[in-house]
Amino acid sequence: MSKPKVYIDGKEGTTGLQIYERLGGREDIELLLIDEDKRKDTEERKKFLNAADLVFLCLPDAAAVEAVSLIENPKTRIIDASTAHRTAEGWVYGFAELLPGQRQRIKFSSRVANPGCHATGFLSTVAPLIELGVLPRDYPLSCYSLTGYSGGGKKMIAEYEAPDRDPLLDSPAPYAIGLCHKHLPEMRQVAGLDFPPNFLPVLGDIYKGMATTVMLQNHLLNGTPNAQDVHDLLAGYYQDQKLVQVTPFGGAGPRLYTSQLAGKDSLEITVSGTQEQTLLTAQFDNLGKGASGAAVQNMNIMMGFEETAGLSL
Ligand SMILES: NC(=O)C1=CN([C@@H]2O[C@H](COP(=O)(O)OP(=O)(O)OC[C@H]3O[C@@H](n4cnc5c(N)ncnc54)[C@H](OP(=O)(O)O)[C@@H]3O)[C@@H](O)[C@H]2O)C=CC1
Ligand SMILES: CC(=O)N[C@@H](CCC(=O)OP(=O)(O)O)C(=O)O
Repeated sequence: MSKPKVYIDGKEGTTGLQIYERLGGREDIELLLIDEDKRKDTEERKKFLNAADLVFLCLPDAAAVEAVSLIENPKTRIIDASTAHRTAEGWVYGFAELLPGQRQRIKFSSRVANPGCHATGFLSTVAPLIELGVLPRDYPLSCYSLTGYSGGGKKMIAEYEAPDRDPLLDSPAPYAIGLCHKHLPEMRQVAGLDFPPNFLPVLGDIYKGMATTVMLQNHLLNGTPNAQDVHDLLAGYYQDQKLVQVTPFGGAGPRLYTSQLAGKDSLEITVSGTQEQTLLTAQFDNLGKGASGAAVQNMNIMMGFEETAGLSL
């Protein structure tokens, strides 16, 4: 039997390279490789996009939309890493562990939108609590999310790694301070919230890693659970998942390091707090469960491979 053909459009970018690294040693797929000098040639890309059984789009939004329009082969399945299709009709949100039936929807879809990195952290704690009926849909949520600079792609990496860089880059920097970050639509839609959260991303002087935190007032939750109750609910929700884990109540140590899960494709949730208040933090790698690791996980599900093949737990 012939192996499924896979093409990475945008393979020379941050996300594309990381997918390539995860697929490089695989013998169960055939990777289609475009000539370096033709990687932005529309006609040549069109040939590859239509020759593949599955394509990863690791491109800026506009180029991802264009790539989809170039695909005429009805058998070509797509995993889009960009923001372009995450709330679009006809696309399945590529976060298998998040909601009942999501893994099956991904398995049978030909159009999968890979989640945004901050949205991954936010949704991993908020969506299950809404699904379980504990968090009201109209809860006034706030979230802050610490991220490594590779989340900004090649341009931001170059800025942070320039020998003569601005000394201000040494210090953590909140951004998207207009409160209109591009992940808000998927955060709201996928969680099923009535209102978008207040969301503040914070850029740090580390290459990769994320820690996304939501804080809850327990008296506003249905059934007024305490922090330990919220922990137990989330631990039960994710108990059979290999790539999403909930640590023992209160976490493994006194600090939550942004780069704790850097280099891994899994995500870890820590729940702590008191009778009155709950702290929820998701730690993961923006290039792992926040992008390329999640994309490869989705490919594995879509093609019927072992879900964690090629991934680092
Ligand atoms: N970095 C991250 O942590 C995450 C990124 N994403 C998303 O993934 C996508 C890619 O991001 P990222 O890898 O960071 O970005 P990069 O800028 O690192 O890479 C984008 C790549 O796309 C190439 N490219 C641009 N336009 C075209 C085109 N028309 N045809 C073919 N190739 C093109 C670029 O070429 P060149 O090398 O010449 O610039 C570059 O290699 C984006 O939509 C981003 O939002 C999603 C989750 C996390
Ligand atoms: C540090 C940084 O700039 N991060 C990016 C998000 C990276 C990501 O999740 O990718 P998408 O662009 O596909 O949503 C940002 O906040 O815009």
